[in-house]
Amino acid sequence: MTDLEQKELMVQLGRSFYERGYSVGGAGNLSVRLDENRVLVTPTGSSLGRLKVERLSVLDMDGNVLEGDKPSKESVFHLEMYRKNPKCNAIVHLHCTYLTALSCLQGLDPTNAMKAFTPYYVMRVGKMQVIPYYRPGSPEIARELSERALSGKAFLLANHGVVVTGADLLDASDNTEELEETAKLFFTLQGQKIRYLTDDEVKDLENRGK
Ligand SMILES: O=C(CO)COP(=O)(O)O
Ligand SMILES: [Zn+2]
Repeated sequence: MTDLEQKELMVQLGRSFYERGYSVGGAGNLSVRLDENRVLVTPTGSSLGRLKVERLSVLDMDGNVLEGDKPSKESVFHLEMYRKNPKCNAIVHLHCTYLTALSCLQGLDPTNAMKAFTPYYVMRVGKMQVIPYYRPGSPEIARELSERALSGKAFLLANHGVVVTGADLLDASDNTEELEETAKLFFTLQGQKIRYLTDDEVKDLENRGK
């Protein structure tokens, strides 16, 4: 894809997230790897519903701004994950309602915030590690995500939101939607006896991919 096509796709996905209530106000940020030296990121403070192609930020791998507006304050963690994991080509960070609600619960398993009860959760992300709470934009988030960048695709930021990676922007977006839907089901099922997938069922799905 050309730079322009990536920028247009980012604007389109941002608007789609916004229109469906996945993002509100200026929360959340998106990024995609343009090539081995450059990353496209949403500008800081921007509503995902009103992104403009010409204002999107292009950064080099050291965080220098090559084009566009001042980048997201979370671009430090986005760059860190791209540096660490060559298979990570796009990142979605949202404060979507159900995943953020989950991130506020006490006693989450730090190795996996949601035990699998549907196959697509396993096929798309597998598990969701929990990063302890830090102030948004703080370097500790980047350090914690860097340490885990090779061991998962989705991460819950405690009391904050979610970080989801993918092979490209569409893949990262689809992973995020699947995850938010799973969290919605998790809360819908509160008070009911859930039949979780068995270890064998999970293994069978992991071996098949999506
Ligand atoms: O979600 C956010 C911080 O965690 C939004 O920050 P930015 O507007 O700087 O991208
Ligand atoms: Zn955030």
